Amino acid sequence: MWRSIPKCLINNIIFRNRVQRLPAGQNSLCRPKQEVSLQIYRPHTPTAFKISMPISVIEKVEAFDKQRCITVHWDDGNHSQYPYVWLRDNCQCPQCFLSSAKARKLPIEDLDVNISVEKVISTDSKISVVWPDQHISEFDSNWLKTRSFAQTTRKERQQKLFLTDRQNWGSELQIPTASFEEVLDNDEVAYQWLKTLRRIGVMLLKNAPAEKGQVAKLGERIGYLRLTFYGLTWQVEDKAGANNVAYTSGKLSLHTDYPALHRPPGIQLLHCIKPAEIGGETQIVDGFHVANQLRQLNPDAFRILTSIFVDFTDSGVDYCDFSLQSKHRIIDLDHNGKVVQINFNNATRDSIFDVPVELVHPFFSALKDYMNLMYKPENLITFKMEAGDVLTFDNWRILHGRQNYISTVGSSRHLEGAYASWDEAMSRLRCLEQALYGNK
Ligand SMILES: C[N+](C)(C)CCCC(=O)O
Ligand SMILES: O=C(O)CCC(=O)C(=O)O
Ligand SMILES: [Fe+2]
Ligand SMILES: [Zn+2]
Repeated sequence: MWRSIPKCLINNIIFRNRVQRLPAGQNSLCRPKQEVSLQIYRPHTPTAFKISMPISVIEKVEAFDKQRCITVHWDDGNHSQYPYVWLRDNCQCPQCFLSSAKARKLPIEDLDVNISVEKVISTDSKISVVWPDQHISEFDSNWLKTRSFAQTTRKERQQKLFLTDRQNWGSELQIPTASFEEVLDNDEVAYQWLKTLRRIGVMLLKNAPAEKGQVAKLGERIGYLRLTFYGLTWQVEDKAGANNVAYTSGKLSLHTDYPALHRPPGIQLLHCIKPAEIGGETQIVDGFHVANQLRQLNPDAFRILTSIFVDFTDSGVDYCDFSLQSKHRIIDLDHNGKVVQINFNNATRDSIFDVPVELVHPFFSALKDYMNLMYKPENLITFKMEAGDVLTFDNWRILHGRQNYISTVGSSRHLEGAYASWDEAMSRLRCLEQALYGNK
């Protein structure tokens, strides 16, 4: 949609660092030719902002050639800086931006990183930037405010985008539950499911039909499942000639699934179709919480587990034949030193260990300290899944295990499992939030 700027809205004109406040009634734009033909594209404004963003009112704008920045002064007394190059890069006009795809058309080759500004015109709800080649970019005030480069805004925005705030827990946790049916049928419940999965790391879905095909439905709810060499869904049973220790009746010590992949699955879904009569209890622990305990109690062990790369291996035949090799630090940190991923399955840790020999013993000692902390009663939850339970959890954070069970001919324990990815789950979460609440 094209429209010209209503004159009554033009309250400021800026010429190269000079702000000119126009007296009421005066509507002289400094380039008269431009004035008549000043057709400005109204940038695509996501519905989200239309619905619930408070209106950000612009008081005035200033352009600083030296810093190559435009400063927007808001009516609440705050101000925000926007670099020229960023503004040019994010021009929302149809030449520069494909609004149907919400994607940039402007190639980086065409971006002049040293671009200057000829003038800036502001109304209370938008700014228009005229570039030296007479190209005009218009930016909505709410759009600009959301994209503020201020540190606090950036932090809040990243937290909202990626839901990085986690809630630590120990054995006191009442595992959050929801109805399996409702997750499938009710958007609000589905939204709560994914939010809980992110914040707490685990949710138990109750009363699913005790037959195969249920984890596939959860996959559809998200979008799609993650295919691995064990198949799109897989059957956890006591199998003859098992190609994985999970497919026996033995105890599984606390582990994350599939560190043999360099990108282990973010989310695991485990549906109990038939519990064992005796044994087979599930154990779960908050791996982030325990890693942070280790950081405090045993900084040396923490340093070893966050720095040494451990080899993992997995080979065999299932979906097709496979021969995986990977390397992981047991505890992954982000650039701020925050724990963001645990990678550990003792079953698939390779006997090949690519470290200097003097690091071998310290590594095992550190690993043992971490595991001992996990098994402490205040950290570990043990419970038995019932038929129809679907345990869903963050496989980058939660370590899980099971007690051994007695395998009985004909009526044996049976779980069906599947993996999903965090990108897709977060995408579903954002879409649900948008549909339900218009993205506050
Ligand atoms: C359950 N299963 C066989 C699909 C994967 C087990 C996890 C692993 O080997 O790391
Ligand atoms: O059998 C269980 O309870 C858990 C199995 C497991 O850890 C897995 O399949 O990855
Ligand atoms: Fe597992
Ligand atoms: Zn443009």
